[in-house]
Amino acid sequence: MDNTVTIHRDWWPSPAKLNLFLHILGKYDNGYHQLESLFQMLDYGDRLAFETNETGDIAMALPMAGVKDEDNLIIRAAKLLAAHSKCNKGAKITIDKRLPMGGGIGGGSSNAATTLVALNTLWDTQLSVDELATLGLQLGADVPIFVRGETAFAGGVGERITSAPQPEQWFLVATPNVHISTAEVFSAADLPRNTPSMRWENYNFEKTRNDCQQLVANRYPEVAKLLQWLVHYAPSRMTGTGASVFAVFCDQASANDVQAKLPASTKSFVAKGVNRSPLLQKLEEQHSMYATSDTN
Ligand SMILES: C[C@@](CO)(OP(=O)(O)O)[C@H](O)COP(=O)(O)OP(=O)(O)OC[C@H]1O[C@@H](n2ccc(N)nc2=O)[C@H](O)[C@@H]1O
Ligand SMILES: Nc1ncnc2c1ncn2[C@@H]1O[C@H](COP(=O)(O)OP(=O)(O)O)[C@@H](O)[C@H]1O
Repeated sequence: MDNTVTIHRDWWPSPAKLNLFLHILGKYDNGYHQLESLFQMLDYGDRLAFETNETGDIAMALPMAGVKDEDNLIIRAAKLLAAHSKCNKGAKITIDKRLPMGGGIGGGSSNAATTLVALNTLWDTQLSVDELATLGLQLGADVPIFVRGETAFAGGVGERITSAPQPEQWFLVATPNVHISTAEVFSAADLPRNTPSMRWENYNFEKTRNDCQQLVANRYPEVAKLLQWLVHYAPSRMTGTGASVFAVFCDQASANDVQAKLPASTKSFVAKGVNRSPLLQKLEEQHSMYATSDTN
């Protein structure tokens, strides 16, 4: 057996997203909901590092608190890529987890996408972005959007993606201390499911909404309270199916000022909205590195 281990010392970013709006248009026969949403990529998130091997072993370097390895979207993504591309290599994966789990900011989906994109490079499996996005969809509705890495409008269950660059804005993202299951929100009888389809070009924050917000605010007073507080300072909304909420600012200093007023017990971060995710930027750096070494 080849016991070669290759340590890649660099970190691969796994950024968060916000749903600047989230409209529910209806429900498909398979139970999934038809959505329209503007996914805003952020310059803030987790980081992953990969130590590749020739033995085929795939594991976390340290188990992630609250998630068994076999359920971890990182491990599931690595195994899916290995099986799909018939690759015999493995990886020991380290995560620097900064994003709250189940927060509606896409941490798990982003971790899966970063794993697919990074290992596709490090294992040299050479799948196209389209193939990686299709594989990712098996792991979660939001994985394709993170594989593509652009701020984008999404339709369908989130897989019909159109790049939609937005003006640069800053966001204060705050997460109340409650865990909200996406499946619970989507199975609620009183969830609105009849928002008309919208033309992307007509997007305007004030004229859109998050169709899950009212229901979540009714069930989780912590979310309602935080939104009521934030909206005094800036336009604010819940992201995804919660629990995180965000406020929109023109500059970083204004976002920092409001963050400083939050109770110390409320988890929060300030991030810049970006049109190309830090993962895409990392991939471009890698490619230009290979291109440079090819010509040397
Ligand atoms: C609605 C979003 C918006 O970003 O919410 P957040 O998860 O970010 O809060 C996501 O698309 C969620 O994506 P993701 O969290 O990957 O969902 P999945 O694991 O695929 O599905 C979890 C459960 O949510 C429901 N679900 C999910 C997506 C969708 N378009 N319709 C659904 O009905 C299904 O019941 C499914 O069993
Ligand atoms: N690598 C991972 N990071 C975060 N959550 C994960 C991961 N792998 C599996 N999960 C599971 O996925 C659930 C949703 O996580 P996450 O993607 O962070 O939330 P959301 O989709 O609401 O933003 C978590 O509660 C956790 O049980």
